[in-house]
Amino acid sequence: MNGWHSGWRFLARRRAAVARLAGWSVVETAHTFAVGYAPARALDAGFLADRPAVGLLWLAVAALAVVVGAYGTGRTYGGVAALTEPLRDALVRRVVDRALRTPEGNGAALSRLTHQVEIARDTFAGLVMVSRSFVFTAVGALTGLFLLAPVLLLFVVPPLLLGLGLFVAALRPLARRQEAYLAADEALALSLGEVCEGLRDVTAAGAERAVAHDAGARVDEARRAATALARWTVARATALAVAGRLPMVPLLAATPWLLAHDVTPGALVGALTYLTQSLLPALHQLVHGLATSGSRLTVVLRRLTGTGSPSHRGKGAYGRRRPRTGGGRHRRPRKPAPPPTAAPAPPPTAAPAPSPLPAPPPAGHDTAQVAPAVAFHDVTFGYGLHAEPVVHGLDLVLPAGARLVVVGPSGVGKSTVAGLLAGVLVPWSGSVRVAGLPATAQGREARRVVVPQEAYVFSGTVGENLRYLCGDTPGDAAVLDAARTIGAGPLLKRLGGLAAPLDPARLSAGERQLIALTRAYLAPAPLAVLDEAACHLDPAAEARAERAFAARPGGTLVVVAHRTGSARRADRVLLMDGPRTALGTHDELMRRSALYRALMGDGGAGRRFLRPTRPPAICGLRRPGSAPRSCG
Ligand SMILES: Nc1ncnc2c1ncn2[C@@H]1O[C@H](COP(=O)(O)OP(=O)(O)OP(=O)(O)O)[C@@H](O)[C@H]1O
Repeated sequence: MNGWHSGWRFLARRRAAVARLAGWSVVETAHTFAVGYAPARALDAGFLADRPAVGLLWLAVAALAVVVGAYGTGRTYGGVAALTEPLRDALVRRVVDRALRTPEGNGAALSRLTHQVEIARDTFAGLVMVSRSFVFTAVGALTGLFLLAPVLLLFVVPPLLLGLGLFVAALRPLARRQEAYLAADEALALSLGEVCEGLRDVTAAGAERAVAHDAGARVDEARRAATALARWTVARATALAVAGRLPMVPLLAATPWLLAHDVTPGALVGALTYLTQSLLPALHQLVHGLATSGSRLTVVLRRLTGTGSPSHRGKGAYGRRRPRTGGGRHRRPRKPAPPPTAAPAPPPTAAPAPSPLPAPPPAGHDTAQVAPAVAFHDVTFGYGLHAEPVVHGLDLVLPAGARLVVVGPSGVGKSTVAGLLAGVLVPWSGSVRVAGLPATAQGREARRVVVPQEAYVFSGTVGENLRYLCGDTPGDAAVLDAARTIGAGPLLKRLGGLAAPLDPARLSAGERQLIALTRAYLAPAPLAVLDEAACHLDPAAEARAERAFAARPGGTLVVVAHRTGSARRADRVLLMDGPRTALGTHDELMRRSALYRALMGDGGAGRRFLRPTRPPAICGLRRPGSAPRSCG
């Protein structure tokens, strides 16, 4: 109930605005009073007394009261704004401040939180309106009843108090159920969203049953929360019935007695008008407003002030991982992650020192002549502050000219290593250097070229696409020569040469990859990182492209591989397996790593990696011997 306390504190600090609001609300009270009292007088003093003019006059008073009341209601909105806008400003300040100060504060989170601020403001405004309206309506109606005939209060006040008491008693449990329901509903939506996005991995890993079980548990949870809420909603409806409708029964039943005891027909009509036109609608709004909007405001304020439970803060039902983890990692026990600046524990199995393989020094790159082409020093990285690290204390040194292939089960972090090399991901701890400089340092485009799986091709000429990273320096002959070396010669011929226009929509995925590979091949950067960059080519075409990159003079090549042939061709292989990594030649790893042998399967050089026949620990949900994952 922190939200309620803060709400009261907030109101207490704004007494002037509250007083102004109350002032305009009194006008509404007068209106409520008049809509019951004036018809009563119209009947008693006018129409029943054979004085229709007087009756009409009282009805005119009622009509005027409606107009004045509407004006008062209009002014109250301004008063409510004087309360809600400062609340909104305070919340926005808090949210932006938090987003700027915390590493979690990114644009998406900020936009989600500011959206919640709007919800808080609207809900708070709604609550102020309904609570205020009920209080002033009740005052107006009870005053009218008292002036019409004090005895009428005996029929209205006790059930009203009883109903309100019932409602107040039910409010807390109701708010808790409402909150639990919102949380369960949100967790279910998040969980199903994650499952839908991760369907590919779920199917590939044969994890349908496990995922269906998890999702089913969340559906059950949401159903239980909805049932519990429905039960308490009955209490709410009962309170409303007792307070708003019950008084009509004794009032109607006692009509003969009341008429016999000096209560006029007009007073009875006035009483019924108060009950049905004023008290019941105001009660209805109050009960629904407090029960629904009150809980929503509590939940939203908790989130905004950071005091909610994890699910309240909008985290995924499967934790903070990205949905892609779906197939392979749902069940892995979560370890508490270190803060980004903390030094990570050494990995259980440190990567062995790289094999002393011969590598030609690069020509024409001064820094690279003295520094290794690539150096990972004790690098730990994960996505998000509290996520498990994907890369754990990785040490890796590649001399210029080396050809490294990164392999491992799906989702283990191969592309993450490529991202760290590209300088687009920043390690939590440790350092990544390319040609002696931090991978993230300015001018990194000159040191490395990265080709992702989704090849980027734009509308323009073929030549513009190929020269995008190298400019005009290489002549047409050199560009055509590069295309032939990569294996894009026939494609260029079909397209009509360098000057021909290129329509990306008319290229197949493999053709786009050939364009992107040729462009990267022409780039002057000494380090090439191919992240499944040839997965749409056939094995022979892929081998040709990789060989071309490997033969670039002074160039260093890192390939995130999806076919076993890439690993066989490389002069060293980095096998990723969660906290365990292993570095060696293909033959060394075949001898010493069961996971590597399982990944290689029994296929030839052109086969895609097979999943391990016996899933190792990291592949918790993988189906033994399941089909290899397609790269598309
Ligand atoms: N931007 C991201 N935000 C959060 N988690 C991410 C993000 N990118 C990757 N991950 C998670 O990090 C882990 C490693 O992902 P990565 O793409 O590096 O693996 P991979 O070995 O290249 O997988 P694949 O072979 O399927 O391409 C996975 O669990 C993935 O879901």
